[in-house]
Amino acid sequence: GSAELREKPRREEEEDEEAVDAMRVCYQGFDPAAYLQFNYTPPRADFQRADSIVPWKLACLHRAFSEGDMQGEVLVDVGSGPTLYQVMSGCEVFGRVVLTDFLEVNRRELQRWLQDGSSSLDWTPYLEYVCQLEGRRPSASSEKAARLRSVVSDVLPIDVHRPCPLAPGTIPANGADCLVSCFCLESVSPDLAVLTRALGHISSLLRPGGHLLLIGALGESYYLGAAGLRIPVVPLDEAQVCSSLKSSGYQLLQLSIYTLPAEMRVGVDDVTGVFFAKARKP
Ligand SMILES: C[S@@+](CC[C@H](N)C(=O)[O-])C[C@H]1O[C@@H](n2cnc3c(N)ncnc32)[C@H](O)[C@@H]1O
Ligand SMILES: O=S(=O)(c1ccc2c(c1)CN[C@@H](CF)C2)N1CCSCC1
Repeated sequence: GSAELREKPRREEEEDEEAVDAMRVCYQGFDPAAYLQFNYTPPRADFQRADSIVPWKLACLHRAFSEGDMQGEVLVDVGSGPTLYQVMSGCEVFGRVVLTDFLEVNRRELQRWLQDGSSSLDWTPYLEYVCQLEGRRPSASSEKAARLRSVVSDVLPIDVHRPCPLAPGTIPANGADCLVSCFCLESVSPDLAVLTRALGHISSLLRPGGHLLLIGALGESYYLGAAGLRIPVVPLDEAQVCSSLKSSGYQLLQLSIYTLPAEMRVGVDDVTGVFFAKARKP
């Protein structure tokens, strides 16, 4: 109704901007190596445990990219951080992958792996697991690494709080064919309203008919972005994820929820679950 359309009073907009600036300051202390250690090594990344979060998430991504409804050339990963698992399935489907992050320290970590394979974390177990999901021998992981290096065309700066999160001219004018974004929006927004606004901003990067794969934390209020650096997170529940996507104009195609077993609650955050959403921009 007209009430929603009325401009927010100056005060609220100013408050949003101050809170968004505070989040940007928070991220100046982010430590990629610590982040990878906290989240991407056992017990959270335990390929031997069937109920570990890794198999679940990689299987969600594999399935989403192999349902045959994804056409196109360009896949953009929003808020890549220092991680690559989120594009290990998509890189087989799209001819051009664009990685993005707000911090130069993360972009540098990705560029290091792309250039000479060195990284704070050995991604081989992830590459091998995704190869198995694709019915390939685990030793095809070096082929997959080569494929990934060949399709990643850029590692770009991004800010989801800007109406145009990427610099103009970096991706095709009518938008990417697919967006993937993992643990970004809820971890960089001061509240749900700003998160939903950011979701609208990244939607402008996606062509009509394109797909969004959104992965995120449920019930999380903070995480350690470095030793001793608590970064505030918007605690989400399933209903809020659905309403944020709906109010941003997406058609929700699929929503899967993973509840973290107690032993994976290791003190680096207070996350209770993870959601996987596949949505389409009409
Ligand atoms: C929790 S990490 C997620 C990293 C990775 N996608 C993953 O799945 O683990 C959040 C990422 O968002 C980035 N970030 C912080 N502020 C941002 C902003 N305003 N716009 C886009 N990304 C931002 C951080 O640098 C960080 O890499
Ligand atoms: O789902 S995870 O356990 C995971 C992975 C990343 C994060 C969290 C959880 C929760 N805190 C987030 C802060 F933004 C970051 N996971 C770690 C192993 S590989 C697949 C993803």
